[in-house]
Amino acid sequence: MHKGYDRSIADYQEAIKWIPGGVNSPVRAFKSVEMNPIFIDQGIGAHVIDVDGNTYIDYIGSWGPLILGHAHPNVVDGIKKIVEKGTSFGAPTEIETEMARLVTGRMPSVDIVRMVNSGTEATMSALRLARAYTGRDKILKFEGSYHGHSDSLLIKAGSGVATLGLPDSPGVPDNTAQHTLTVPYNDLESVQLAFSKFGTEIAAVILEPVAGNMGVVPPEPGFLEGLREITTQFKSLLIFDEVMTGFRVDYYSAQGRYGITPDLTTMGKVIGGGLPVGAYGGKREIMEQMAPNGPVYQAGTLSGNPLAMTAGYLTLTEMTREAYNDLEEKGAYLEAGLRKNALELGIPHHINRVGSMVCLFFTEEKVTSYQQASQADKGRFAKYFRNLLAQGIFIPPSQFEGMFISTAHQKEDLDRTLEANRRALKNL
Ligand SMILES: Cc1ncc(COP(=O)(O)O)c(C=O)c1O
Ligand SMILES: N[C@H](C=O)CCC(=O)O
Repeated sequence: MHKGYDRSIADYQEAIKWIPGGVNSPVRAFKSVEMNPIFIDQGIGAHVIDVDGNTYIDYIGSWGPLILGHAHPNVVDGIKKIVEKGTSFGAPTEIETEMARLVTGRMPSVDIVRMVNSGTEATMSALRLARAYTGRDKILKFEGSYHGHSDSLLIKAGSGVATLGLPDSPGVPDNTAQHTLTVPYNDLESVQLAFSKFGTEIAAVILEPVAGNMGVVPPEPGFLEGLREITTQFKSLLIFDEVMTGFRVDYYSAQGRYGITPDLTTMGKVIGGGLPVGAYGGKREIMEQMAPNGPVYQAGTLSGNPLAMTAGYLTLTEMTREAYNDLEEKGAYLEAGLRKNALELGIPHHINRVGSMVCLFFTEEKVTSYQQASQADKGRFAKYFRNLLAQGIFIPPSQFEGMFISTAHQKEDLDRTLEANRRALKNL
């Protein structure tokens, strides 16, 4: 029995006095699902408990990092041990090298890697490097993709920007925005066209190899291969933004799953095990342009701090090949159940899934781009979200975000989710 939201409502009233919109990242405010956000007190495995004492099966997982679920004992123990020795030194530590060795061993295209503190920093730095390396200014990104909130990348972005229906953000100077070209995801013809006009000016194409910020949208067969060919032909760099997909969709990330070798890769989320992190890496020859070896500058007071490195290292070592097989099975089970319910109840729907990233769109059309994702019935989604929450199921509060399954989710959690999903669909 749900205990209501009284304390969350009171907490939000207090928060909005001191924090813009009451939240430190916009989608958390639950605006598009038209309700008060819930305030979380604790996470245990696949579950979170809110301040009113309601327990939820959690499919947000802190927006992807918590692939082992909340407060995994090995990660918690590791952090406790390391914190006793100090939190950050501003000098190299051995764990940074161990982490770099581990990450490069499992990111097929990455020879060397630099740690930063967020995915936003990772993509911003990778773009600066690509521009410096090629001597070109323009970049090409895809509509509805989100690569963090740096100026060049906040153009036709997905995630919270799409959720709130914002146009391109005020505050991004025109002379920055003019260097960002945008085309629809999965549309190679538009990429060709952009290259036929601006090919020699484009420093890089940046993309989520599985788009996860317009709901979940997998690459169509041939799309990633086509991008690799075009960028090679025009001597532009191909940047895979694996902040979300990295160590999430496969033991060897999306680039391993699809067998494509980008020039640069950005990472975040899972590699921090729930602590703030980002990273970028790639071909040695390109990465050696970074200071102190080369002239391209990027730095960070807390970059590579031992807490994030330890949490990330312990998370990645738990994520064996078997763990990814387990996630694949759980994902397939959930997908099949969601589809069965929607079909039996005659609800127009489309489900996209890659591994443990799943999205139920309230549209009958196949979703391969932001344009199609945005046709989904957002009002219906909001009603569905509120109904699921009242039944103790916590999914992302937006049609433009995907659900994340963790190794902590058990079959019983998935079954309870499917029963709740059936009731929510019936009540639409
Ligand atoms: C694909 C992708 N790139 C970049 C980012 C930015 O990462 P962060 O929120 O850590 O700055 C995110 C998520 O926010 C993301 O999903
Ligand atoms: N979709 C975003 C990142 O992946 C969600 C995180 C946020 O905006 O708080």
